[in-house]
Amino acid sequence: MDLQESKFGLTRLKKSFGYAWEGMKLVWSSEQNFRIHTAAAVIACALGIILSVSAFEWIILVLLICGMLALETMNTAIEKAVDLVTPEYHPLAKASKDLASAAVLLFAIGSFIIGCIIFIPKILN
Ligand SMILES: Nc1ncnc2c1ncn2[C@@H]1O[C@H](COP(=O)(O)OP(=O)(O)OP(=O)(O)O)[C@@H](O)[C@H]1O
Repeated sequence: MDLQESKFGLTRLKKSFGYAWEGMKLVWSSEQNFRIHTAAAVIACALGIILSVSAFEWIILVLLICGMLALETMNTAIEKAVDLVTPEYHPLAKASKDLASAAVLLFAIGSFIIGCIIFIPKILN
């Protein structure tokens, strides 16, 4: 069987990356919050370099940064899907969007607290 045409072929993989890239361009261009989270991620990485965080702390930071950006992207996907299904006001549409936003906020609060735990002792030293 031709690898290019098989279910797990390279063309299929390339297309999947292409769709994911389209999604990343969309969330970057349409969502201010995603750009704010990206700026916070850049600041966290700069602090990580300046304050020489350990390998374990880098793992935590990368997990938090990727998790935050992925969650914000998923929040946008939920918003778009809700708008597609219910363009007019509906209490369930409100609940769905508010819950997705709450998930983002919870992760952001947790990330901020962990960031403080990692960086504040190093800044004070
Ligand atoms: N169809 C709807 N029916 C009821 N309430 C809605 C609807 N669409 C949006 N809302 C309410 O308005 C809020 C903002 O929705 P909107 O789609 O503008 O998201 P947003 O401002 O882009 O959110 P975010 O800041 O998370 O990107 C929702 O959290 C929800 O409370």
